Amino acid sequence: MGLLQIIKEQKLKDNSRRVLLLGLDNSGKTTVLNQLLNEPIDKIQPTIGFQIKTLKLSNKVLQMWDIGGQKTLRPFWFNYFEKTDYLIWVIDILDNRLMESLTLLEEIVQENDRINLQFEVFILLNKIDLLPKGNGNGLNDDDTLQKKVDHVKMITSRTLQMDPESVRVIPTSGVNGTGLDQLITLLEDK
Ligand SMILES: Nc1nc2c(ncn2[C@@H]2O[C@H](COP(=O)(O)OP(=O)(O)OP(=O)(O)O)[C@@H](O)[C@H]2O)c(=O)[nH]1
Ligand SMILES: [Mg+2]
Repeated sequence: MGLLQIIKEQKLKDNSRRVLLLGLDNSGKTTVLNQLLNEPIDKIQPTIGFQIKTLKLSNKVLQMWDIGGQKTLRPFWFNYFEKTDYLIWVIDILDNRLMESLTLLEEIVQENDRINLQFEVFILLNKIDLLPKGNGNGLNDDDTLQKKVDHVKMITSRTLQMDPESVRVIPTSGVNGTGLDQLITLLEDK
């Protein structure tokens, strides 16, 4: 490795941030991660344990910790919190376990406050490509999606005692990449 390359690598290291990808099983965490890394998304199995991958942004390097979301694995989530800079909480927009997901998020944010960690939270409303097209009620897809986003913002702001406008909810699709540019921009800005 040349000197310039070493300096470059060191600089990137200094800008390293730790990201936790968490959420219920099947919400799409690994798919979103692979999509961000331009890796195949067609043969993904449920994550047993965790995996770490590196995502290079324009101004920082993210160590992405992708943690399995199955019920039996959730007691271990708390082991991963230390030194986390960002929490990306992934929700399957069509999953009827929304309240289960948001209750877990609330517990995590409370624990974050209790142990005085200060990670930023981003909520992905994932799988928006699966929303039914045109529902015959005069609502178009965007109205339906906006309603879901507002609903999650409302519940989250209430349970986390935050101003709804400061709750960051990003509609995404891990399958076609929708919304992931917005996520990257937010991560670069923060
Ligand atoms: N249509 C659609 N399917 C998705 C999307 N994201 C993930 N999936 C599918 O949802 C299933 C679960 O995806 P995973 O990425 O394994 O979910 P996970 O959150 O990592 O699950 P665990 O590792 O068990 O916690 C897979 O069949 C994916 O193809 C999406 O945005 N749209
Ligand atoms: Mg996974």
